[in-house]
Amino acid sequence: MQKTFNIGLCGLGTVGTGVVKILQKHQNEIVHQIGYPIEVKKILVNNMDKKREGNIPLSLLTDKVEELVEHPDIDVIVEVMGGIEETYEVLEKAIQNKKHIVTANKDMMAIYGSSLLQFASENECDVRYEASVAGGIPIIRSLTDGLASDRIHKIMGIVNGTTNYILTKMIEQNRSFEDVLLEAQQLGYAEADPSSDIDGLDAARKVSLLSTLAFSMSVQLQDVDVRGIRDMSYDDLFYAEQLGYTMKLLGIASRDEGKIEMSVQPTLVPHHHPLASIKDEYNAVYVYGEAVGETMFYGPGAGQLPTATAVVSDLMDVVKNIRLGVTGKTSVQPQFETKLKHSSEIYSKFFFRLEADDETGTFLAITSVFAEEKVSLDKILQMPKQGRATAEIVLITHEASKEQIDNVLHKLESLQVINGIHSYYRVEGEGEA
Ligand SMILES: NC(=O)C1=CN([C@@H]2O[C@H](COP(=O)(O)OP(=O)(O)OC[C@H]3O[C@@H](n4cnc5c(N)ncnc54)[C@H](OP(=O)(O)O)[C@@H]3O)[C@@H](O)[C@H]2O)C=CC1
Ligand SMILES: N[C@@H](CC=O)C(=O)O
Repeated sequence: MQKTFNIGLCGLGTVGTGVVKILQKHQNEIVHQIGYPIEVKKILVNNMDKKREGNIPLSLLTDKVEELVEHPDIDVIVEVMGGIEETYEVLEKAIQNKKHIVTANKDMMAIYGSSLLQFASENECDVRYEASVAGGIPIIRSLTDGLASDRIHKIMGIVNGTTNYILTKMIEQNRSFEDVLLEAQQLGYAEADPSSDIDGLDAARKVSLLSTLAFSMSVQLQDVDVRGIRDMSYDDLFYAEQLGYTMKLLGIASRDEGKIEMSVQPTLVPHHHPLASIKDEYNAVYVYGEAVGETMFYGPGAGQLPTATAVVSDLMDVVKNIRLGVTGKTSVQPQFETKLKHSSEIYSKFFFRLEADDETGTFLAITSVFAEEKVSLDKILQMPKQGRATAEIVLITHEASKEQIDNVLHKLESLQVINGIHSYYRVEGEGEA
């Protein structure tokens, strides 16, 4: 009799429904590739009474997790329900019962990933989490397989679909932040709590997962310097455009001489840079490897079917390993000690938007602060504010260290002629592409 591989699906929301749809529609291709069909045996949900989209046999639904993790016929648990501590415990129980794991959960992986991988390896189980970073883009597989022979020096990318959707629609359609966020939620891109998207935490989790793989270090989420887009105004986007840049929420991770820096922050990239043209919920990850040089991975970073494609491909990978009898063999020990760069070792250009007194001497007072910290200026715009005795000053520095910029900010804050520092952002990508 032909063997069927059975899964227990934890979650039937945006991604879970996509997983069921792909298993139903692409079953022929799946059987052709791995030799056996994959069936959904049980589905865990929160609310048994909720109306479900698509062709879902309701008899599969349960709200009792034991019916999945202890089910003797289930081979793989597919976790697409979200959550951190409780979800980690569910997956631990599943592994104790020799179930393999496929998850899209970056929140849990960024904190418990290394423990989960270690525990799975001890139990000869596989854990796959491709969908947890950049939705439908196979970026984890690219780092662990395609670029495995190289030394990665830099990763820079748009890894959150919701914020990229917001930034695109704000500037192209002149719409408000709140209005576009609501639309991104309705389209299924945002997290259950969208503050993790807009405050940069979702992207930081992804950056920490990518850095762990790219640099073979045990990276802590709290080592990622995070700023989101909550406080960004239309004026920031407008002035960035005027100066030849597009504003993006970028995740950046780089390694020099064994030390790394990781950050997520709103960043200006020049119009000609490939990342500037990534719109809506699309993601793109630029990877610089010592041997390969520059590479770029592009695709939908959120949404039902793109994310579910990554989940089902992981599932197929696990089934192939089960058939070959090679599960739980992924290397889980980092090769290098984690060493973080000091702020004096992190370099980039910076954008500042200030409001200052519109009088003689203002310009000199401001530029003197930059000069004192040995930060030279690349571009400056000064525009009087109509009907007010103040001017808007927008400037872009040449490369300077984060330490120098922190010192400049500190001095500007106490300068009499300054009425407010509206914003300051990193500028990246002028040397690349
Ligand atoms: N949406 C996207 O584009 C992407 C999402 N992800 C990740 O995939 C995961 C799922 O996201 P998404 O599908 O959008 O989330 P949804 O909120 O749409 O769906 C979550 C599902 O899980 C169920 N669920 C949640 N908590 C529990 C619980 N404690 N017990 C039982 N069932 C539970 C819900 O049940 P019920 O239906 O009854 O409420 C629902 O079916 C998250 O980790 C997310 O970060 C990753 C990449 C992209
Ligand atoms: N909320 C996330 C979903 C995918 O990870 C995003 O917007 O990128």
